[in-house]
Amino acid sequence: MIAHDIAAMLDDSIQTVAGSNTTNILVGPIRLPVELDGETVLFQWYCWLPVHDPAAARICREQADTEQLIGRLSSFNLAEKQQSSVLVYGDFAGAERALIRMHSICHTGDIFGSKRCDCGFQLHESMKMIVRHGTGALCYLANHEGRGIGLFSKAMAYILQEKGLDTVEANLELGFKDDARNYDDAISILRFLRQKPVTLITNNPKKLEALKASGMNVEDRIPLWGDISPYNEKYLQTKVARSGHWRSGAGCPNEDD
Ligand SMILES: Nc1nc2c(ncn2[C@@H]2O[C@H](COP(=O)(O)OP(=O)(O)OP(=O)(O)O)[C@@H](O)[C@H]2O)c(=O)[nH]1
Repeated sequence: MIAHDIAAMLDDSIQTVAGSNTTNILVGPIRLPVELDGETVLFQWYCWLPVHDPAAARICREQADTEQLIGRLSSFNLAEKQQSSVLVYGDFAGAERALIRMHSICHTGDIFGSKRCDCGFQLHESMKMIVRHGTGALCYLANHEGRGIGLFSKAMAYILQEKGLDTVEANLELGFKDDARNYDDAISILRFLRQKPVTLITNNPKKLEALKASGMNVEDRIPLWGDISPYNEKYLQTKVARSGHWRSGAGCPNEDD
């Protein structure tokens, strides 16, 4: 258990958000000053914890007592599990127009700046787009590594790609789906934070379909291509030729190259 006065400090910042199949415990907003293009930009940051077990989810919903919830968390070794989060900019609940990005984690591209993909570029560019627009949210989806196959499997997929397989073939030959990502929890959080329409930053039709299928009010889509180099050319061409990513927008790769 934790002390009553400590729980009281967190009480206003913790809530439960019902999802389609889970309950999510949401913490935030937390002020997050971020270095972006030589300036410090203030985002509001939230993190969520999905509770998949139906009985535990019901307890969270029905007895959403902060003291009890937090008191149990230290026994769960949460560092061993991935938790996703969302960076919010501006008046996300109230503004008429807002941009959103569902960004799938890429340890190599986002953290190390690997040029084998365009993930690091897309992460930073979409944050800048949201700030330039004035309002928006970027979900950083931590259970999406390697399009949902995990980091270790992505490492094996990279080895197969060096032997000539493309991104899709490598995932399939390792016994995975080409794309195993699920957006449900992130959509629940976004819908909790904003009911008004959103514009999605993506080249991926499956992301748009997932949002629309959930009933989310998506009014538009903005493409985001760029940072093409000899290191990621084949990866980007494969996205268009095999994964069905839209071939439109500035910087889009030519699949015939
Ligand atoms: N399996 C696999 N995953 C990769 C590879 N390179 C990057 N990724 C992962 O791919 C995910 C990003 O997916 P992409 O298909 O590049 O782009 P997207 O998110 O579907 O579409 P956009 O919204 O347009 O960015 C991240 O989770 C990366 O970790 C790779 O070579 N193999």
